[in-house]
Amino acid sequence: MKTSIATVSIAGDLRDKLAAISQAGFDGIEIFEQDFIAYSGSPGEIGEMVRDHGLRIDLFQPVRDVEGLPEPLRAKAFDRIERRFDLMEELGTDLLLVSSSTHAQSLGGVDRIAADFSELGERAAARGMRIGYEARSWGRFVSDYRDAWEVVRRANHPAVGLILDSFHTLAKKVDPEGIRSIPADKIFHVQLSDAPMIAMDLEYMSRHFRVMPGEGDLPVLDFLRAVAGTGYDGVFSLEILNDQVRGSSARIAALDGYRSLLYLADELNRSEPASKIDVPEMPAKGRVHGVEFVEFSASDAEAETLGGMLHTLGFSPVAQHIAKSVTLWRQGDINIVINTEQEGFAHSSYVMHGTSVCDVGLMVEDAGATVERARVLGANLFSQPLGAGELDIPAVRGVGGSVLHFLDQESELGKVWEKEFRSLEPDAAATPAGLNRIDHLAQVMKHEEMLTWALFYTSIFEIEKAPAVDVPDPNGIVHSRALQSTDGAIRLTLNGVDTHRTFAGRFVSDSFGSSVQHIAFATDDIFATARQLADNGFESLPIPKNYYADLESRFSLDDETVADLKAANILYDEDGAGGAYFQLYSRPYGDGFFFEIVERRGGYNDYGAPNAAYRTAALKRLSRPAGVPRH
Ligand SMILES: O=C(O)c1ccc(O)c(O)c1
Ligand SMILES: [Mg+2]
Repeated sequence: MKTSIATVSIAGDLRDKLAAISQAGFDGIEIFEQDFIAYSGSPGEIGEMVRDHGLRIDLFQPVRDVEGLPEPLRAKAFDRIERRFDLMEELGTDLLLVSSSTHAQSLGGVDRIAADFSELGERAAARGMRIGYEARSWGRFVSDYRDAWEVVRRANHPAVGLILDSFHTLAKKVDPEGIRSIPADKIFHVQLSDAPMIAMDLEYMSRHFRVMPGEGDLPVLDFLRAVAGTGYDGVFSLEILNDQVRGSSARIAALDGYRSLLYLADELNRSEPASKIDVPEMPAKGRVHGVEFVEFSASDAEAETLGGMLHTLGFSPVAQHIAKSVTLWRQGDINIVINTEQEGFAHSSYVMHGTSVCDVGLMVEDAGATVERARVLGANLFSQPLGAGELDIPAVRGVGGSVLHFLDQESELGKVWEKEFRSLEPDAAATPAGLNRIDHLAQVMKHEEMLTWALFYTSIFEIEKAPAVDVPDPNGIVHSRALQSTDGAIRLTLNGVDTHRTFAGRFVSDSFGSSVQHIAFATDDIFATARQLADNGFESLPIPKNYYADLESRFSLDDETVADLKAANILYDEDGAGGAYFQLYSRPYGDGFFFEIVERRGGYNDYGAPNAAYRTAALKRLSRPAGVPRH
């Protein structure tokens, strides 16, 4: 696959962009006029700099408002194109993108526009150049690739072809299937991007909210499938106009872009065996069977406090690592590991983030295949020296520098607890409270990192994005999006923060970027669990009475149920389709970490977003005042 990316897609000055693009593995770029104008070097120097980075210039863009104009505007527009050709000659590129006009004085008329392109084709050919016509979705007369193709067909000039841009087709809900009837040699270039499903003016969305393929909600794979169906084997380029991406790291945006292209092409090859786009081989996405363990790093003193909290939750210390200060706490199928080593990764994570989750172990179908797929898609592999008797468990770096380990039942990795741990005497056993598995993990990150991590998870695992929700906090908004497998075996919620004033934002800031802010455990009987927790001395998060008065008005619950919910500080939600959700929270701990206990009934598949504002306010009331250091 010939890969390319528009320079406008990422942050920095032209030199920064080129370095990031070339490092990420792209073959070429589209030079955007603004990047070109803003740079101090001559066009010849820019061309040289691009080639020095091992990159091609696939295209120069955009030129707008060219076609369908009356004289003297027409002559002036054509002259503008000739000046672009001068520039392109010096830069060393031969393809110019003309995007469909929005000019108030454009006259339209498919034959007039086609005649303009015939003449532009003559001019281009005379200079050894080519012109590609792109339908912008808000173009005045041409706003759909089918109309742009009719123009190109009628222009009937070898130097005039079509440029397809997935945004303009898919955001406007135009069926991409018609692309299959366009001859491949008339498709000069293909631009890919995705976008979120938000009702918004298309021009505004196009210029500010595009995202990498796979990061949004558009059927980019269907678009690519149709393009590949023509036999097109030219450049696939990313054109991502996005304010947030332009304001964040060039290196990460380029890596995300490259990952999204490989992922998309791999998906295409798997779903359409006839089309073999040339991309690196990678194992298929694998199923995740669940979270096998969550590991905290802590000091000895804080391990006591955390252990005390786990004890009230009904967990018992069941095993000790054969060689390290690492204790395994268990209840049902839940494994919580507390690591108090004085060296190694967990310790450095403790030094950086304080007591926090440093490592998550996922039970997958095939751990070796999972880490290999992650590697091909650009994940950072993680390893540290093994002690005697320790298993070599494949791992990658995850959110906030934490580690993600992969285990499976096919190899000896599934026996990690027997191999690396020694059972402890049950004298410190707690009374279990019916917590049987991890329902979900909530990870927080800066808002601008959310797309990166959503793409990370969805490209490696069989995991789907749930619709995004904005969760109100007394001091701002938290952008939340759940990722979950269809069977619910793995559920992660990603929470993006813009400000440190929100409860989640303060956690990111105070913990210096720790990722897991809460762990939700599942029970089959929330009321029995609540009773046992109370007996164990667990302190639940107090919920105001007003919440329960509102609950009665929203749902048809009987008085007794509402009284039971209220007595136990349990929050409640329904999905309108017979599903119900019960949530019980711990008080905040440390930098704002907390536990949640949930019960899902009747196929409820969400996360109680309507309750999030209330539990956040309650957590905030009980947390350490802002700005008070942890030590
Ligand atoms: O917003 C625009 O005008 C614009 C310009 C060039 C493109 O390739 C495009 O997709 C949009
Ligand atoms: Mg475009």
